Amino acid sequence: MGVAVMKLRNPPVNSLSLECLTEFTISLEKLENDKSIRGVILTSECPGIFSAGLDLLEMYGRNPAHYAEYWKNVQELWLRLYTSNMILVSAINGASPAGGCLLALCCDYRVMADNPKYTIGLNESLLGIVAPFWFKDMYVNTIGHREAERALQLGTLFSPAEALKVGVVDEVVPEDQVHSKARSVMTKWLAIPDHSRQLTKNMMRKATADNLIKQREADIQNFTSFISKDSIQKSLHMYLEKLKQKKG
Ligand SMILES: CCCCCCCCCCCCC/C=C/C(=O)SCCNC(=O)CCNC(=O)[C@H](O)C(C)(C)COP(=O)(O)OP(=O)(O)OC[C@H]1O[C@@H](n2cnc3c(N)ncnc32)[C@H](O)[C@@H]1OP(=O)(O)O
Repeated sequence: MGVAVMKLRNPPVNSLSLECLTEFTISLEKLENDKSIRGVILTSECPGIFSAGLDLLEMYGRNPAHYAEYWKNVQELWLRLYTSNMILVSAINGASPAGGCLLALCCDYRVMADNPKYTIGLNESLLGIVAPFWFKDMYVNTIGHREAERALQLGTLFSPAEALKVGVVDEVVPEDQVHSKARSVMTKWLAIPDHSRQLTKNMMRKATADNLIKQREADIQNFTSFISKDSIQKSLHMYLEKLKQKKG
């Protein structure tokens, strides 16, 4: 039926390393250019984890040129996903913090597994960093200004039930039904003529995407100088240590 399933596989936690981002973008571009493909189901092959988000090791202890290169690729993937002409449905089968949530938010429909261990949200503030304006814009577009304002400041990671209530996801289903539900949602979306759906999607998303496009270079500079600060590097160091200690 012209649907591809993209399974994220970058063990152990599907963090979006530079290599993973690049591969993701290339795969997406290939699908976009394949006229037989109308929809993509985005999911994970890592048990219990959709994606741990951006790779902290790409943003810690590197040089400014590396940060700039990394950020350019993060922007590129986001622009491709957010403005894709294809129907994107995410089958969120695990934890989905920060950049993981970002991937899901780019989709046209989000189905999440009903497992309270899995959480989703833009938790950047918990790391001592700030969600960039285009992460924020997409959050506002999805859950509204008030909910986004609160969730961004608190760095809220929502359980599936909470995520459904606030609108971060569209549907929560038993874990063993995530993929079948994503397929049935896709079937419904495929019934809509592509040209009218694509024009409508473009109308809804263009202003948000253009907001980044018109200031990509400045955004790269902002990211690079922000992430290079000693205080920010210290926060990331502490967060990474906390992740290590959690293991005991
Ligand atoms: C005006 C103001 C100006 C502002 C300018 C703004 C500029 C922009 C600022 C910066 C913006 C950056 C945006 C960032 C987005 C992100 O996505 S940051 C990443 C956020 N991710 C997280 O917080 C998730 C952290 N990870 C976890 O919570 C857990 O790992 C998990 C995903 C729930 C899985 O748990 P579990 O299965 O128990 O595995 P762990 O043991 O915790 O982890 C296994 C190993 O993986 C490492 N790891 C985990 N997450 C990451 C990651 N994101 N990147 C890199 N590595 C990760 C973890 O450390 C373990 O490593 P080892 O100890 O070496 O095994």
